Amino acid sequence: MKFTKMQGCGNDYVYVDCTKKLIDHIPETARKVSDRHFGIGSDGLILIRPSDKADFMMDMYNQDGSRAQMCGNGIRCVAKYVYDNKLTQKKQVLIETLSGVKELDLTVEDDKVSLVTVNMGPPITKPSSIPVVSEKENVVNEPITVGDAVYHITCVSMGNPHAIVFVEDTNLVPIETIGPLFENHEIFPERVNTEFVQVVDRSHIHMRVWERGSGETLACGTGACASVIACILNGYTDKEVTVTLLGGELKIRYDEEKNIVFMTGPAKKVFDGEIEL
Ligand SMILES: N[C@@H](CCC[C@H](N)C(=O)O)C(=O)O
Repeated sequence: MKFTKMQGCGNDYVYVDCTKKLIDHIPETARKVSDRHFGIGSDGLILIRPSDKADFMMDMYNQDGSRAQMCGNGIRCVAKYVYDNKLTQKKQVLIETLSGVKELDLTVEDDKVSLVTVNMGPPITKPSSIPVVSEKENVVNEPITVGDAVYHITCVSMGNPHAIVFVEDTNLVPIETIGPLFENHEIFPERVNTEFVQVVDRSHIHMRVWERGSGETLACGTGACASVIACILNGYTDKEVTVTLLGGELKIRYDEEKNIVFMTGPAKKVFDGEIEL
């Protein structure tokens, strides 16, 4: 199988061009290629597929083979892949995902995409749509017992589910221990991505993430958007925020009038290759 390894803020995936032919055994292939010792090594697998409602479709799978609705860092790399490989000449590209069609604006330097802005659509806060089990209208700063401690969570969907926890210092979060407990907590029927957020000031936050199906990753685009919405709901930041992640920076802007979140960030190719499955 021919592939390209790409990364956005260190959130790395294996990308396969399936515009002409789809691959078989997709969840198993995702698990195989993601393995950092016996495979290529990645946070998951992203297939670029044809679409009848957009220019292309992004089909994304986590490291454990589970399929996700959306991937913020992944979709920027899909845009770079299709432009740099001349599958399109458009600098405004429409990409279908399992959470709807997204519009992307490409910044091109020396004929290659360097930066991408994505219209990530509206944030969703209705508990049943996230989904999170709750009697409340919104889950904002609500207590939850995880292991033997109580945390306060704010829940937001950006097409996929996120729980945001505000902390004093992201470096001190025992993420390997508590991440899986949040991910598999009974109040999240489809599991959850968990972001640990430290507010620096009204336009800057630090974030670490435990991703559903992939564990700790160096960045999460949908998670950065959900975190900024959580900051706004809790009154911690303004509507334009720089999110510092372990693998880089994303700029997030919430247009309140249109109720749309915009994400801007880099997309990079690491290498091309071929793997025997
Ligand atoms: N890293 C991604 C999100 C990938 C999917 C997520 N793990 C899920 O299962 O919802 C991003 O950049 O948004």
